[in-house]
Amino acid sequence: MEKDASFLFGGISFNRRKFASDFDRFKGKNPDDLAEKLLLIEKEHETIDNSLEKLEFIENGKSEMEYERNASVGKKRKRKRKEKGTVSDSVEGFPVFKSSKLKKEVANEENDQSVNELVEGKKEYYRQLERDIVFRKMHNIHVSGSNIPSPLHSFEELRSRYRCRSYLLRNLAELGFKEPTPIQRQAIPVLLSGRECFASAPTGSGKTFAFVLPILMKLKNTTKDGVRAVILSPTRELASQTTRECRKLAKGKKFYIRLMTKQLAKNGDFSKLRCDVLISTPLRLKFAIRKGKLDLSRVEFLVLDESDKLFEPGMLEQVDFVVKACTNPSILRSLFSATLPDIVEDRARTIMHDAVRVIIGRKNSASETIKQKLVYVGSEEGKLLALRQSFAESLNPPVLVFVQNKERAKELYDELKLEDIRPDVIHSDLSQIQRENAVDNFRAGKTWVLIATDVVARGMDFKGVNCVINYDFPDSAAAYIHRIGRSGRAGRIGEATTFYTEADIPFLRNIANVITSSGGEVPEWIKSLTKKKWRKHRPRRDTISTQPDI
Ligand SMILES: Nc1ncnc2c1ncn2[C@@H]1O[C@H](COP(=O)(O)OP(=O)(O)OP(=O)(O)O)[C@@H](O)[C@H]1O
Repeated sequence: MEKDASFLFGGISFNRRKFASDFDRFKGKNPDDLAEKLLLIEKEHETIDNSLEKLEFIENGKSEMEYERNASVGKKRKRKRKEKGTVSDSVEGFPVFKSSKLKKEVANEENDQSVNELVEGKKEYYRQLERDIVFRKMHNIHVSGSNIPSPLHSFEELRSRYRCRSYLLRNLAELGFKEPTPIQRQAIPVLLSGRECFASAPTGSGKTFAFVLPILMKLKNTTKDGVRAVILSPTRELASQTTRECRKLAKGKKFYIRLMTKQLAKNGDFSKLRCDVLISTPLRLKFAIRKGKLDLSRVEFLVLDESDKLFEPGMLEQVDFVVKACTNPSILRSLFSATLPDIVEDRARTIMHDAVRVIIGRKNSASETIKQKLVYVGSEEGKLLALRQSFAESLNPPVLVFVQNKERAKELYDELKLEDIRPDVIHSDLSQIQRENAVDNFRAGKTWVLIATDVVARGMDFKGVNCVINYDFPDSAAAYIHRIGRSGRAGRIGEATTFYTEADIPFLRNIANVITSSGGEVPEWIKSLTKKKWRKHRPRRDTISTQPDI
């Protein structure tokens, strides 16, 4: 059969990029066999691509019919362009099929076995892609980017696929982790494959180990090379918690994992101090870099945890300073948060290379294990009554009560300190040691009700918080998601009650959207409120006090 190989490909869009790596191997094969086989694979591939496209379409809230319409318009357009000659020949630029000289060479060299291997390899590749799609769908994992590594089916797979050391698997087992959470299933292979990553997954879904585990795996052993991994957290409490988690996972292995304390930032000489992983708030890190005793030029991993918070105006400048100080050209950067606004993604894209985007569930939504409730309290006075009544009816500690600022935290604490509810308070006016004590006592169950500002709204993992009360309405939908996310963690059930007054009504709709998108119910009248463009909602509120004004 003497056919021109390029004729065989007429009308078929051959995806050169996908086959680029194998191109050299095609030389010297029987062109007819090769062409037919590739044609088959390409068709299979097209089917997979179409299914993927359809899936994405439907996930974006569009109907199947809309997809079909869109696809047929696309095809018509393509046909027209082809008739006009504006569509390139399907194999244009493939000299192996175009040049008769090369064709001769191809025809001369026969190696059917390797052609078959190649074909089988490609088929298996697409079968794997299909399996990955199904598996991701099962775990609500959405990805975008090129060549995304397969998700993890188990922690054990880390050993076979990435030669994970036994101590890490042992530590995971000791922590009681039976299988990876969805974010861990996808973000860990992405980072281990040397890809940058921005990831969003609900509160309490195991994001911390999704970046700590690959860091420890990649660092392998401690060295005297200086800091090799930096994790930035927006608050000291979270930095301290992440340090502890990191040490737990590294147990049994000699790594130098350090928390940047005030003392260390002031007096630490990192040229003499061993440090593999450094965890810090941006401000302290910037201060230490400025002192000239901390060199970040060998940092291989930079994690921006709670990245949307780190990108807010107050911190952005310090984060930028740290990012610039990490000058290693092969650095891997990753961003994690439960809320990832588009603007943060856009900004992240400008600094990241070929990053993979991993979203678990719906972006910017609350954990579905939290039962959410909105309670109208009329006025500021009504709040205190409602809170006392709620405690009287059923106090199910530990309970976290969020207020708008430190002044109000102090006021509410003064009101409640003598009551039989073991209250405590945490805000930024307390000393470091007082803040640590407040967190530790709440964790240990010594205090039952912790009155807090947003300093503990993000990332803090107080196991078993049964209820979060938003005494003051949160200042943004993101703040709401993070605050209530202190309960209902790691698959547990939690409760969240949000008080609202007349002043908060214009902002109710935004919270209602979060509630409905995580499966909760809100009254119709709230849903019909007009959506408000929400900056920061921090109204001036009356003092919290039951003492009569003198
Ligand atoms: N694979 C796992 N199996 C069971 N529990 C896990 C697993 N991974 C992490 N956890 C536990 O889940 C809890 C929440 O994890 P983590 O604090 O990392 O959540 P997060 O997603 O970072 O939340 P946030 O958005 O609030 O910061 C922790 O107590 C952690 O120990």
